[in-house]
Parts: sequence; structure tokens; C-alpha cells
Amino acid sequence: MDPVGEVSSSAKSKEKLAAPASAKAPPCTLVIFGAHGDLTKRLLMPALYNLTGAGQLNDDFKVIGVDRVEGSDQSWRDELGKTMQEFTTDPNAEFYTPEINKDWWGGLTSRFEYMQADFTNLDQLGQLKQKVTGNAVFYLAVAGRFFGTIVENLGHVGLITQADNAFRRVVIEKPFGSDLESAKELNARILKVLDEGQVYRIDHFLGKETVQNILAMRFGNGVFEPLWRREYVDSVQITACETVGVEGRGAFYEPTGALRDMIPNHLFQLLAMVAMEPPNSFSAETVRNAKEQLFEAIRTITPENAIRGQYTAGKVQGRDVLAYRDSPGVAKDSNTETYVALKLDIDNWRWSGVPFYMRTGKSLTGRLTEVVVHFKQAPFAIFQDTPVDKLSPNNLTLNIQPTQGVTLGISAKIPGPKMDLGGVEMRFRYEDAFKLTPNVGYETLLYDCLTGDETLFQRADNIEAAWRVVDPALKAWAADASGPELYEAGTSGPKGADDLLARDGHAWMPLNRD
Ligand SMILES: NC(=O)C1=CN([C@@H]2O[C@H](COP(=O)(O)OP(=O)(O)OC[C@H]3O[C@@H](n4cnc5c(N)ncnc54)[C@H](OP(=O)(O)O)[C@@H]3O)[C@@H](O)[C@H]2O)C=CC1
Ligand SMILES: O=C1O[C@H](COP(=O)(O)O)[C@@H](O)[C@H](O)[C@H]1O
Repeated sequence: MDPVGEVSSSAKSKEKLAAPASAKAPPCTLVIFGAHGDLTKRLLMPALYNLTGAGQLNDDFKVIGVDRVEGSDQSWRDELGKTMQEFTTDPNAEFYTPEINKDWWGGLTSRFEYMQADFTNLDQLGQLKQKVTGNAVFYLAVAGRFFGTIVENLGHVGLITQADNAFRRVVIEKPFGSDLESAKELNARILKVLDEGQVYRIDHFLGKETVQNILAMRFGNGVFEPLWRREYVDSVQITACETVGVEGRGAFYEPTGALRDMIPNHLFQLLAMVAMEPPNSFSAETVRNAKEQLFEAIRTITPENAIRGQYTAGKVQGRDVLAYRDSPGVAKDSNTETYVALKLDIDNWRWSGVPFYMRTGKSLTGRLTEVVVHFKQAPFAIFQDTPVDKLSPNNLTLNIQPTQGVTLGISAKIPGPKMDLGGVEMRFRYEDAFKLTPNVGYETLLYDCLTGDETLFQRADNIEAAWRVVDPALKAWAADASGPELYEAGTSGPKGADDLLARDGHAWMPLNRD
């Protein structure tokens, strides 16, 4: 995370503000395990390309791709060139570029080297030793079952020892473990080889500008924080819903499911941003301590507060979608959940009695990631001629995607002779105020890893604390053969999720709204 830049004149100036330039990262070799994988193609390459364009990579930065697929330096570059073209020039992509900048791409790929190897094989991995000198970051863009083995193998061949002031760091993808026990075991294995300071457990939600903006909103403005507590907040909703289904990822998704895929990582990070106590600084340890303190205060979930669903065939935004069970790599009798809704309680002074609702799911009617803080109703209804449903309580929406910004729902007088109120919105939109640069979410995180800033990465205890909360739901579901409630693709999810909130007199915000 960069220190606070000069962005203060926005209110007065009509000119859009651009991000201040960052210094170049130090020289480094980035070794990507899983060089032919989906993450590498879809997200890591566009992020490296954008970092190249922003001039943030060192002249002595290079990339070694490791994968078992046969190939050469040139064939790897060519293959990535094709997928870059496909992903960045897709008009539906988050940051559409009509054409790839050949200078940036050529400059980046000239630093690429490919090594065909099985990373579970010590001899083959040992060949990396001659190629990697000085600073190195090892990026484990591979399935979770390989994390422990690769770290141990890097240790065996002597690649992670930090010498002569050179750093050796390992980026570990998610999901980190599949429950509390396996996360603890994995941490124990990794921390036998690496110091905690060398481990970068990545969560790409933290690379999203709008997620980091939650901290900016809360702690960079005096107006919100006094209201940010049980006395004024009625409930909080955290949503990360998608229109895409499982697509070609059935083999990964089947043993994973929506809860492991999204909740203890992405949604808990959103929760931390919204609910943690103000840290005294943005230093990595201070922020991670604040998160830990919050996670420890979350009550372990009980099964009645955890709803699961699975999509059946339907139409999503005019497109026919197969049932989850008919997707490639998925069992015909699969009980894997593609939707989860949870109600969480936080037992601390600030949040006691305020329900935090979370939901995430695939093949839904709208794509929406946001946090909505619902404030309590104004205490005294002097507007007696206004129907009660028009006296909408205030809510503050932290819009993450597709809209990026902040929206405050307020009541205002409807013009006319009567004192009548209507619900309206005050909106801040990123694109109106700032010059946006292409960003797939991994740029900041890669840059932070190269510069040694761990603030946006998970510490071992943060990960375990999140698994502790959700573990009972996973255990209850594993023991319950009745399986998830079915919902039709293209709807807003299972009825059980609506009932979860209705029990408390609440309702989810609609998924399809701007
Ligand atoms: N894809 C995404 O959008 C996201 C992925 N992630 C995480 O990133 C990680 C990688 O995911 P993803 O890219 O989808 O996975 P993939 O399976 O697409 O990529 C992994 C790559 O590693 C190769 N591989 C497997 N075993 C070996 C081996 N023993 N030696 C050498 N190479 C091997 C695979 O080859 P082969 O195909 O032959 O098995 C494949 O090319 C996962 O932890 C995932 O959870 C996180 C966020 C988003
Ligand atoms: O990590 C994951 O995240 C994506 C959603 O991320 P987003 O940045 O596109 O919102 C999700 O589709 C995927 O299943 C999950 O593994």
C-alpha cells in the first residue's frame, strides 16, 4: 500500500485526479508456479502488463514460468500473447483496452523464461537454483493441495534462504486450507520452512481500489466513524454475487463450494474493512492485529444461521445456463453449494446486537459486490403525513463492483405544498472524480509483495480465525445428506436466504440496481 498521496483538492477542482506515481519496485525474479494455468493467464499477466505500463517494474525484473506443460520461452510468450489479447480486448472485461500496447507487452515478455518441470519433483525443482539469484518471489498459482509441498521443496533445494540482503518471498493463493484443521496444518508446514515475514497469503479482493476505499471512507473522514457503532447501525449486508456460473472450473469447484471459495477469504476481508477498530497506523502488523481482534470477536456460526443453495438450469441475463450438476467436472448428485448466506454476530462493544449478513453466489440475476450499512430509523416521526414505508432509514453503500463509489440513501422533501418525503441518493462515482488506470486487482498486491509491504496480505492467525467461525457450518453440511436448497439460475438465490433476514424483520437489497 502506498503512503497517502496528494489527492486533497478534489472537492474544489473539476479536474479528475490521477494517482501519484510510485517508485520502481526493486530488482527481482518472479517465479510463477502454474505458468500455464488460468490465474496466470487471466489475472497475473494483465497485472504485470499494467505494472509495466505504469513504469513500476525494475529494469532488472524477470519472470520464470514453471509448469509441466511442454514448451519453450517463445511458445510460452506466444500463448500468453493470445490470451492477453482475448482477455484485455473483451468489451465485457472490467478494463477494456481496444488494443494491446506492443511496446509494453514486448518489453515485459522479453524478460520471460519458461521452465518445464514437475514442481513436486525435487530434482526438477532443483534446476531452478542456477536460474534464481538475488531477490526472488515465488508465486504459487496452483491448486491448494500443492502449497505445502512446493514450500517444503523450495526449502529442500535451498531456494528460500535469504542471504546477502536479498529477499525470498512466497505468495500463496487461496483457498488456504479447506477447514480450520487443514489451515492450521498448512500454516504449521509452511512456517517450518519460512518466517511469517516471507509468506504473502494473497486475497485479490484487497487489491481492489474500492475495497481499500472502505478504510479511506471510515478513517479519512470525520463524519462516519462517530456513527459507525451499535447505537446508530441497525444491520450490515455484505454481498459478492455473480452472474457467471462455475463455467469450466467444475473440478476445482466440486470439492470447494461457495463457502470455502469466497467466505473465509474475500467476504471476511470486506467484513474486516467495515468492522475492525481503527488501527493506529497502516503498518502491516497494526492492521493485521486489528483484523485479528475483530475475527476473534465473531461468534462461531450455528447451522441455522448458514444457508446454502445450488443453481438449477435457467436464463441469466438472456443466456441459457446449465444446471450446476450438468456442468463439466461436476457430479450428477453433487451437494456442493453455489450460494451461501450467513448471519454473523460480533461480540464486542462496538457491534454487539448488530447482525452482519453475508451472501455470495453464482449464476444469479445480477453481478454485485458491495457493503451496505443500514442505519437506524430517525427516532421521532414528525412527518405524520408521510407513509411509513417512505421514511426510509439511511443506508450507506460502499459500491465495489460493477459500480465503484459510495452512495448514501437519504430522505428528502418531495417538491410541493405538502411536507412529504421520498428516498433519494447522494452518489460519489470513482470515474467522475479520478482518472482510472487499468487494474485487474493484482497490480497493487504484486507491487506490494515486490516492495515488502504485507499490509494487504493475510497473517496465519487471521486465516485460522476466519476458518474457526465457519467451520461448524461446513461440518453440519457434510453430515446432512439433504443437500443445498435449489434455486433457478438467473434468480436472486434460494428462498432460505430471504427467510434468514425476514426472521429479523430485514430484507436483502435487490441485486439488480445501479
Ligand atoms: N483462476 C482464477 O480465476 C483464480 C484462481 N485462484 C487460485 O489460484 C490458484 C491457481 O488456480 P488456476 O490458475 O485456476 O489453476 P490451474 O489448474 O488452471 O493452473 C495450475 C497449473 O499448474 C499445472 N500443474 C499442476 N500440477 C503440476 C505439477 N505437479 N507440476 C507442474 N505443473 C503442474 C497445471 O497443469 P495441468 O492443467 O496439466 O494440471 C496448470 O497449468 C488456485 O489456488 C486458485 O484457487 C484465485 C483466484 C482466482
Ligand atoms: O476468488 C474468486 O473470486 C472470483 C470473484 O472475483 P471477482 O474479482 O471477479 O469478483 C470468483 O468468481 C471465483 O469463483 C473465486 O475463486
